[in-house]
Amino acid sequence: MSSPAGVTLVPPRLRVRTVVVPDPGPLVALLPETDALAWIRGGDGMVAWGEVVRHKAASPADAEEWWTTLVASCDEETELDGAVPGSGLVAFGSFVFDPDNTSASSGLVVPRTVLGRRNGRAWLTEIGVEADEQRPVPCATPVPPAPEGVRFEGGSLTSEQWRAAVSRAVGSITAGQLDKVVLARDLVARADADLDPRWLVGRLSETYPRCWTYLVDGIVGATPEMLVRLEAGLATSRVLAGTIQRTGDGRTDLARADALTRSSKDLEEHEYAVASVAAALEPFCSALNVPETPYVLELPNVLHLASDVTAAVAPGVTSLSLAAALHPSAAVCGTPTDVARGLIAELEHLDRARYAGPVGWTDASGAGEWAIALRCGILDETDPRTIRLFAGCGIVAGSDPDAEWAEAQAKLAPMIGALTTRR
Ligand SMILES: C=C(O[C@@H]1C=C(C(=O)O)C=C[C@H]1O)C(=O)O
Repeated sequence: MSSPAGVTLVPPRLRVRTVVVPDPGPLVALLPETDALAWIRGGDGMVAWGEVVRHKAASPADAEEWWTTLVASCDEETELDGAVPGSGLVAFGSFVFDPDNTSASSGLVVPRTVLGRRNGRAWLTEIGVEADEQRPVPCATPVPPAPEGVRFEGGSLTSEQWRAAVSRAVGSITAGQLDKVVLARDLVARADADLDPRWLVGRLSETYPRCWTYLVDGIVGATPEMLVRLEAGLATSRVLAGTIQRTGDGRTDLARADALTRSSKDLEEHEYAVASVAAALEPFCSALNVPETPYVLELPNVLHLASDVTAAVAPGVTSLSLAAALHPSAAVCGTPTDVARGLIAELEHLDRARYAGPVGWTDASGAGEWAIALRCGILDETDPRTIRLFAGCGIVAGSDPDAEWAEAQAKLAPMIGALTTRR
């Protein structure tokens, strides 16, 4: 992101035009080679490209301020009747996990062209258009090449070092310093030629249709965890914590799902995550619904304990302000937050950058979706043949280092699969 952190450039006055379009078919097929942005779930979502303006943000709260000013000076025309979240002026964004422990930066980008589809309605938004400008209608691009010769190199810590870090975290927990901490590890993948993120978006969105597949400024992944989605005054947060790997055998997986719902270690881990989300949402809402017991979310690689927390929020509250309040939840940081953040910085030996930070979009009304950037990789800006993958696990008193290593490996599977599948 190009301007210094926290610097608020005076936003330009933008003309925004939205038209209704026929069903565009698979959204991924429309992504161009450069400046592509994507947000896809179950085939619906948005693909976008070009760049009208961007803001390098110090935090989601700072991004919110800049966005509000931009929205206030924008001329919008739309053919859509009724509010369709994501149509019209939209910004995609991605934020670092911990601004105090990273060399990476956060920001919002406003694309030139957005193609969206939701519940059978498709639209095309053009941003920054002159009154009489006609842009070419987007059409399918050639299928991007599969990565060649991908090999995996070690991450920041060896497996022994990472397991030792987990043991130290368990020690701090049993010593009473904190209740839960999430420790992540990384894995570097290198291909023979530049990686095309469109290939990864295609594979991830096809294999993980229940997840949110995203591509924003070189971070690409398919996350199952929604930090906050805000639409028509209703906020929803999908909280995940407590995980078990799938085996591929239906009966065994059913037994594993059952065991997960009774595992006191996983239920405890889950409880911390739900409590942190409920506490962060509370000040913004008039009604809050926190499910008493989690359900099991089934993904192709893992089973998660999941809770969908919902809240009716006060008028004027935006998705970015909620994301600012919710991040970092105990699903990716720990409890208490500050102690966990400190322990992460001490034990991980890893720059998480935008992994585990909010990723998503906001529209001009403040509606939006901010997921947690999990099951992802960050393309190396200086060497596009290289991508760094990340995965982490919640550590509580009952955690076992070997089991946590295996769990993190299972969470790396979506990206490893996307990098190594030939079609
Ligand atoms: C930290 C990650 O996942 C988080 C940790 C989980 C757990 O420890 O059970 C489950 C889902 C996520 O909240 C990750 O995928 O990298």
